[in-house]
Parts: sequence; structure tokens; C-alpha cells
Amino acid sequence: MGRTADEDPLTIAIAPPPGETEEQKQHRLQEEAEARRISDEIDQQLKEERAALKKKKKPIKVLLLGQSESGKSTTLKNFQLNYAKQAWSAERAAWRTIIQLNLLRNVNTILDVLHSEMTSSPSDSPDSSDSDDDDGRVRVVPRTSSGKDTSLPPLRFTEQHRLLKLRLLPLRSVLSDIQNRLGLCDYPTPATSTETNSKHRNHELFVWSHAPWKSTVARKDNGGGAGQGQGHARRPSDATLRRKGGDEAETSEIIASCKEDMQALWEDSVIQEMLKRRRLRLDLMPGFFLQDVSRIARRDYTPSDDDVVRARLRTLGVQEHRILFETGPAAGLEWCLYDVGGSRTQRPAWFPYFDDCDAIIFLAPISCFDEKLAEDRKVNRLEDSYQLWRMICSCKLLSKAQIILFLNKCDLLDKKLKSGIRVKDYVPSFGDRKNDLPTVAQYFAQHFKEIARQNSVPARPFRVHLTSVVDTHATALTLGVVGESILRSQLRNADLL
Ligand SMILES: Nc1nc2c(ncn2[C@@H]2O[C@H](COP(=O)(O)OP(=O)(O)OP(=O)(O)O)[C@@H](O)[C@H]2O)c(=O)[nH]1
Ligand SMILES: [Mg+2]
Repeated sequence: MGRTADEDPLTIAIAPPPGETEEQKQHRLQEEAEARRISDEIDQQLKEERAALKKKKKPIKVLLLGQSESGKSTTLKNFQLNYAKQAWSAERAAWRTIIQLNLLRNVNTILDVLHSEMTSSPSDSPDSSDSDDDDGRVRVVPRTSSGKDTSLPPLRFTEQHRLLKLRLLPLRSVLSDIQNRLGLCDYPTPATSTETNSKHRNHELFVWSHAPWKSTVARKDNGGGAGQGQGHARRPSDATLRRKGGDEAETSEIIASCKEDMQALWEDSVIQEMLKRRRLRLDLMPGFFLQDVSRIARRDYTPSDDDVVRARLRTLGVQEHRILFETGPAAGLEWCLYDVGGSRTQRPAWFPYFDDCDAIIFLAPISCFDEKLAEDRKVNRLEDSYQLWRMICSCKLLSKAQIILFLNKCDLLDKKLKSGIRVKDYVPSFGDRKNDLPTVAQYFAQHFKEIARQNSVPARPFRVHLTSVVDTHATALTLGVVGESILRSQLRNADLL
């Protein structure tokens, strides 16, 4: 049997005292109202504090997306350079070795071609792979069935070229030593059905998201730990560091001793002609440092901000970089930037990060209208960017995320157009429009806009920036605008909640 209301302890406890006068009753009610007000006030305060705490704990989540070599990691570097200066300075020295690696790869690419040219006699018929560059993007020079372009006089190699080849030979082992030391992987890109020979197939340096290369180098150079984004790194022992330090000094010594030869190789007119005939534009390729060899090959070389931004190290996996903004409108707020590997095999790893994402910065390198994907040489790189963009715009998981498009590598696009490469030869729909930067960029932007319009559900504003993210000054301004826009949208969302 249940209790009657008269027996309920709570009812008994809050019941007015027996024989309460009217005056006592009014006083009691006043006291109860005041107690309720104080209790409500405490509740409200707690609610606000929880909300603030929640806000503080949940960083703004931004994904950097786009195909490989579109400039994602470079954009991330710009964020660090502008908004997390302390972390940036701590990490800058660590890039020295990567820049040396980039330089050595430039030199080895030339030596490979030189070797191939010098060892093929006029009657030899080099196979078509000889024209594959280190990046798989150099078009084959038209050749006769004997493999030689007979319309041009033969290249006149001398004893000096043979000596250069010989004297620069040690750089090959230096290159693999550095790679081993930093735990970097060197994989060939997948072969494609159009590829006939792998002799010069693309080999590039990769860093896995958990690779400890930054901490390995940074600790030695700065006495500090790794920067953000490399948090899983295991610290090497002091003995290992001493050995690595010795190895690094040795590496720098060998590079410095080859400085004049590297410079002579790059400035040699026969070599330049050889590269021209191969249509090997090293200067347009990622991680090109030969023009700065006299500075970079010094024993006391320290990278500048620009050097770090131009260094190339391919990303594998997804790297999380937490940046506590030190300056700007977002000062004090934590942003979580995700830098992903952009090659085709890497893309499935993006999806788990779409959930709960606040903004996407999508990079499309528009200078690549005449290039093929390294991982599938049947596919034009611009077409691949269009396809990816379509996928991002139509993705339901991202319907609440702000999407910002960077039409990147405008500086390279400008160089290409000025060197006489015509867009209409690769994009027939471009027709007879003016072959200059503003017209071409506008044309491509229109195409991206149309894809966004047709595929975004619900419709979203088209936010586009023409960028060259290696230009740190211009990019600082762009990031300012982008940061404000993401923040504003965050605040709007918070108000709606
Ligand atoms: N000239 C020029 N070079 C650029 C530009 N953006 C990026 N680069 C260079 O292109 C190379 C590739 O850039 P990354 O930022 O590493 O490309 P990514 O998108 O991170 O590529 P993955 O890691 O392979 O997915 C680097 O050497 C950059 O310095 C640009 O706007 N202009
Ligand atoms: Mg990258």
C-alpha cells in the first residue's frame, strides 16, 4: 500500500508550521522566493561557465584538402608563420635537412639525365622512359624512330661534364644517408598502364603522420622538442642524437665541398640546353633550390621563412596541427588544422575527419592545366581537381561546413602562360580567349563556381581566392580574410544554438 500525502516526509518537511500567522506566512514566502532566485542565478552561472568551457575545449576544426602538390602543407606553414610564431621559429631549423635533400634531388635529377645523354651513342635508341622526369610530368621530346631528335645538333659534352659527374657522385649516398637518418620513406609512385619503363619513375620523399623527423632534427638544433603536429614522436636517446649530430655535420661538409660543382652544373650552357631539349623545367617543380645553391650549400646555412615555405615533403596520412592563435581576431582561440596526403590512395583517409568539421580550405593548383596526375598519367590534373571539388561540394557530411577555395599556384600559371604555353591546347573549351593570367584564372574560377552551384545542397556562398601560397606576404592577407570569415560563421552558429 502507498503512503497518503499526509505521511509523505517531503510534504511534511515543507508544510507551513502549524498555527502560522499571516505576517509569518508572508515572511516565509519572501524567503522562499529569494532562495529560488539565488538558486536560479547559480544554475545560470553554471550553464554559462559550461558553455564557455565547451567552447574553449572545442577548437575550430579546419581541413586542408586538395590533390597532391596542391599546396596544403604550404598553406599550413603560412598559418604557423603568421599565427603561431613561437612554434614556427622552433621548427624552422628542422627544415634545413629537408631543404638540403630537395637540393640534392635537383642535382641528382640532372646527373641522371646527363648520364643517360652521355652514355647513349648517336646510334643508340633510348626508350621512351628517358623522357620521364623525376616527377612524371615532362613531356617527351619528339624523336625519330632511332630515338634522337635529328633536327638539332648533338649536345657537345666535354671532359668538364665527365668530371662534374664524377665529383658529384658522393651526393647520391649523402641523399640516402639523410633519408635513412630522418626515417623518411622513398616510394615510387604507382605504375600506370601508360608507363612503359620505370627507369625514371617518380620517386618522392614522404613523411608519415607519425614520423619523428622534426623532433629528431629540431631537438638537436634547438635543444627543444618537436613542434605541434609531431606529438607522437619518440625522443631519440642522447647517444643517438650525438651520432646524428655528427652525421649532420658530415653531410653539410660534403654538400659544402660540392658547392662550386653544383653551381657549375646548373649554370653550364650545355646542361641548360640538354634540360631544354628534354623540356625539363626544374625551376617550375616543387622543392627547386638550385638557384640558391651558393647560400644553401654553406656549412652555416640557416633556412629563411621563404625557404621553409618552398621546401617539398609529401604528406602521407592525416596530420593534426593544433595552433593556439597568438595574434589576430582569433587570438586566444585554438584551431585544429588537418593536413592530409592528397594523392589518390590517400583520399579515403579524409572521410572520418569530415564529421564535425567547421571549415574546409580546398586547394586547386590551376597552373596544372597541362599536367597529368603522377599516380595516373591518363588523368589531367585540372580535371582531377574539378572531380574532387565536385565530391566535396556534394558531400552531405560537409553541408554545415564553410568551404573556401584557393585557386593556387597563380605565380606558376603566370610563368607558364608567359613562356608561351597555350591553355586552349589542353582545355579546348577555353577557345580564343586571351592567354593571360587574369583571363585564364577567371575562366577556371567560373568553372569551379558552376560546379559548386550545381552540387551544393543546401546552396552556399562561393568563396574563392586566387593564391600563390609561397608568397608569404600576400598569403598573410588572404589568411586574415579567411580567418575572419570562419570566425564569423562560428559566432553565427553559436548564436543559433
Ligand atoms: N611556385 C609555387 N609553388 C607552390 C605553391 N604552392 C605550393 N607550392 C610548392 O609546391 C610544392 C608542393 O606543395 P605542398 O604544400 O607540399 O603540397 P601538398 O598539397 O601538401 O601535397 P601532398 O602532401 O602530396 O598532398 C612545395 O614545394 C611548395 O613549395 C604556389 O602557389 N606557387
Ligand atoms: Mg602535404
